[in-house]
Parts: sequence; structure tokens; C-alpha cells
Amino acid sequence: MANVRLFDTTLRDGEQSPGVTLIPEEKLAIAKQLAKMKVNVIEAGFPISSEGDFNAVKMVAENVKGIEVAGLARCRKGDIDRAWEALKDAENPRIHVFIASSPIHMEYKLQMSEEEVIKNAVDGVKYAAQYTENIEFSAEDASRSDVDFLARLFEAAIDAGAKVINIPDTVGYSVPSEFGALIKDVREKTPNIDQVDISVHCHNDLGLAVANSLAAIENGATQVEVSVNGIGERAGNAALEEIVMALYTRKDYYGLDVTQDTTQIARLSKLVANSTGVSIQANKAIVGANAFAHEAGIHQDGVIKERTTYEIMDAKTIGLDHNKLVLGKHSGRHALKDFLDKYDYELDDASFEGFFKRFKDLADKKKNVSNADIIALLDNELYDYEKTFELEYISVLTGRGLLPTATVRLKKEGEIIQSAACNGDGPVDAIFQTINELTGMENIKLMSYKIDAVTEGKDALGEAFIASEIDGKIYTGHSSQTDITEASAAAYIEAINKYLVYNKNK
Ligand SMILES: CC(=O)SCCNC(=O)CCNC(=O)[C@H](O)C(C)(C)COP(=O)(O)OP(=O)(O)OC[C@H]1O[C@@H](n2cnc3c(N)ncnc32)[C@H](O)[C@@H]1OP(=O)(O)O
Ligand SMILES: CC(C)C(=O)C(=O)O
Ligand SMILES: [Mg+2]
Repeated sequence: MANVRLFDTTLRDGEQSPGVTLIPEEKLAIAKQLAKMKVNVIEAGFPISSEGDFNAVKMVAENVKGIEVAGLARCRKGDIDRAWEALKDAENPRIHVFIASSPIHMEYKLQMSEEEVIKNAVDGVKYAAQYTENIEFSAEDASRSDVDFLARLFEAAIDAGAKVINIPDTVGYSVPSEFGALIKDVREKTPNIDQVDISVHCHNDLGLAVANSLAAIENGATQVEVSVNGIGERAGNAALEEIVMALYTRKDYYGLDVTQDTTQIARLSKLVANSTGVSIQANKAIVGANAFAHEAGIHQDGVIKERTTYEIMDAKTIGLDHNKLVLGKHSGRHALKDFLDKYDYELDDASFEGFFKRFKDLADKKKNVSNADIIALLDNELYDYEKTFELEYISVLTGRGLLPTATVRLKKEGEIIQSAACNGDGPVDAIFQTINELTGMENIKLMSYKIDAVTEGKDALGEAFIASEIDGKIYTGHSSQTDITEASAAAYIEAINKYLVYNKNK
């Protein structure tokens, strides 16, 4: 059975979501999870755009094997050299060059004629071809371009050496029947198109990214570009989980094999939400909190009698399996290891011992430890990076008629530094003021702060999310603890640590 190749751009277009900055270690953790899910290509970044992004692409290229790793480049020698420098140690590197093809972009942005765009595209593809045969060429804003010009541009790019041509709906303007027809037209009008994969890259400005991508697949697209949770520039990209589950659930209709491991979806989605700070709306298809919840009595009655009355997918298919072993304060290492194996988490021996201790601490405080609690605890330590500051001690004094005061002690590079106490407008503000004083970080602007409960019940774990602006970029932090003041402090410190890692070579 044929299949469509999945090109994931969470780490490139996804990172273009307003307010998202991922440090290289976060990109690596996400890339490893994408590889586990068996996507075909990971676009790890745009190496010329910054030192941090160059390092991230390099880290992914060097460490994630068995998968193609792509880097983006404009049709400029400097971009292509930089992309190759970052990608060269990948097992299967792909250079992705692009140039805009619509009249609006050519006239106002590029200030180039059609012939100049073709020349730049051909020169860019040929220049990339000295490094690798694996070249993808994108015609930015293809859906607002003249189709005869697109066909000429693609013909020239293929002759120059492109192996994949990408047809983006860059501004999410198309509607499904029209976008499907565009793919068909390009196929009919581009004489050498049979030599290459046809890719699509759809944006969600009108909420049609997934529908447009599926229409393209029906009209012969062989690669689809997606991002986890649909994040990306403006309203985002086609959501990976929606495309995969549409093809999987409606195999009867599309007749395509799904080669991805769908059971990795839930974990991937949570990892991306935690790392980017872009939370998932409750009614989001596939991965929203309500996606498998039933509220109405008639539905509940139907599901109790036969699940498929109201469920077209089984939650287990996306990895929301319920572990039968009950883990709690009486569980030992074997049961916890079994849980980690089942959910495919890899911890080395030293990290496992530390995690086992934290699990026991949690079980002492919380009667019922759910799978979600354990996964939230694991998510605190999914990727290892240089943590300059660590929380050593915290206490907060607050109440009616009291001036909220926090006392905090931190470790800096493993050594305990002095404690400090500060007042604030509220207890959380007092914590953050104290951390600012201890770390010497006076230039932090708190953009958002949120506390969620991981599960229900008064002993639920509290999950804190922070987004802070430091030197014009946003850094996020996340932590789950039984004590929300501790979770808030740890999340705030995580954002500071990420800033320090991101800027350490500057
Ligand atoms: C549709 C997309 O998602 S495309 C990817 C968009 N992603 C990003 O832009 C994120 C990363 N970008 C960046 O960090 C910066 O924009 C950089 C480093 C790439 C470039 O920065 P600068 O050199 O300061 O240029 P700036 O971004 O202001 O302008 C873009 C320039 O590239 C040109 N350009 C745009 N696309 C292309 C292209 N595909 N091929 C060649 N030139 C291009 C523009 O015409 C403009 O040229 P000009 O300076 O001669 O007017
Ligand atoms: C770089 C290209 C593929 C892009 O992101 C777009 O056109 O939206
Ligand atoms: Mg895009």
C-alpha cells in the first residue's frame, strides 16, 4: 500500500510561533520523540537565522539517526553554506531552499521579475547540489502564484537538481477544492514532475490547513508538511496529529498506509506544549483534554454499551493507554521501570535513582498517583541541559493584612548561594522578585504565568507554566510539583536557565 511521507516542521515553522524560543536541548528532545514516532523528515531550523538555531540544527543532525534532517535556506550562498555546515553530520541531510513565486511577493518583497526568481532558484538549487542530492525546493506563496509560472519554476528547479518540490499555501488563503485542483494542475503542467516528490505546506489562517493538505493528498501530493499541535507562523501549520489520525482512521477512504507510530502522539503533543509554552485548547482535535471525554448522558450511555457508538478513535491509539499496575508509595523499582518501558522513557541509572526518589516523595504526599502524575514528573527532567541555577529552599509568608514575603535559597553551578527575601504585590510576585535579586536578572518581563492541576482532586500535582521576555526573546519554563509555590519558582528559574544556555556563546 502506498503512503505519504511526513515532513515535520515543528522545530522551524513551529518555532516561528510568536513568543516561542526553543533552546537546542529542547529541540533535540522533541526531535528524538519525532524520530520515535517515525516521521520521515525533521526540519530542525533555519541555520543562518541565529547562532542558537545553527547549534540546534547541528545538535539534531549529529544525534538523531535513522531519519532525514532538513535545514532551511533562502536562495543565497551564505544561507546554503550555513545550512550545510549545520547538517553535514546528519545520516541523511536535506537542504531546503525556497523563494517566493507570487506576484505580490516578487514585486514588493523580493523586487525581482519572474525570470530573476527562476534564475535565483536554479542557482540556489545548483549551489546546494554541490553538498547533497537531497534538495527540497519551495515556491513560497505558491497558492497565490500563476500556475503556468509555477510550472516553469518547478521544471527549472527539478532540472537543476531538486528532488522534492513543495507547494506551500503560505498565507492560508486556499480552500480545499481549489488547493486540490492546484496540485493537479501543477502535476499536469510540469513536464518532469514525475521525477520528484510533491510536497504541500499549508497554513491555518482560515482554519483549513488540514483540509487543504488532505485535498492535496487526494490529488497526488506524496509529502505533507506538518507541525505538532499545529503550531507555527500566525495561526500555525497543518497539525501533525490531525493529518496522521485522519489518514489512519479513514484508511478505508484514503487507501494509504500510515507508517508512523500513532501511540507516540499524546506524549509528543505534551512535550511540545510544555517546551514551547503554547498550550492546547481543550476542544483541540485528537490531543485536546476533551477529545475523548463524554459529557452528555445519552453519549455516556452509548459509550458504556459500546465505545464505538460515539468514539471514532480509541484513545489507546494515540498513546493514552491506562496502565493496569497501580503505582504508589508501596511500589518498587521494578514496577516503576516497567512503567517507563511501557511508555518508552529512557533514563540512565543515575537519573532513574533520582527519579525513583522523587516518585516516592510524591507518593508520600499524594494517595493516588496517576499515570498523568508520573508523566508530569518525568516531563520535569526530559532533557538535560546546563542548569546554572537550582532551587534549594523556598518559603512564602502571605495572608490577609500581611505583606507577601518570599525567602529563597538557590544553588549556582552546584554551590549554594546566599538566600534572599523580598516583598511583592502577591506571593508569586514576591517569589519572582527574590529570584531576580539572587540571579542578578533585573531585565525579566513576565509575559504569562499559569497554574494547572495535572489531575483532579485536592492533592493534585500543580503544573506551573511561565513565559518571560529577556532581552527581546521569550523563554518558557515549566514544572510540576505538589506545592505550587515551588512549581512556580522552579518554572521561573527554568526560563532563566534557558536564557543563559541560549546566550552562553554570545
Ligand atoms: C514563509 C517562511 O516561513 S520563510 C522563513 C521565515 N523565517 C524567518 O524569517 C525566521 C528567521 N529569519 C531571520 O532571522 C532573518 O530574517 C534572516 C537572518 C534570515 C535575514 O535577516 P536580514 O538579513 O536582516 O534580512 P530581513 O529578514 O530583514 O529581510 C529579508 C531579505 O531576504 C530577502 N529574501 C527573502 N526571501 C528570500 C529568498 N527565498 N531568497 C533570497 N532572498 C530572499 C528579502 O528580499 C530581503 O532582502 P533585502 O535585504 O535585499 O531587502
Ligand atoms: C519556507 C516555506 C516552506 C514556508 O514556511 C511557507 O511558505 O509557509
Ligand atoms: Mg510556513
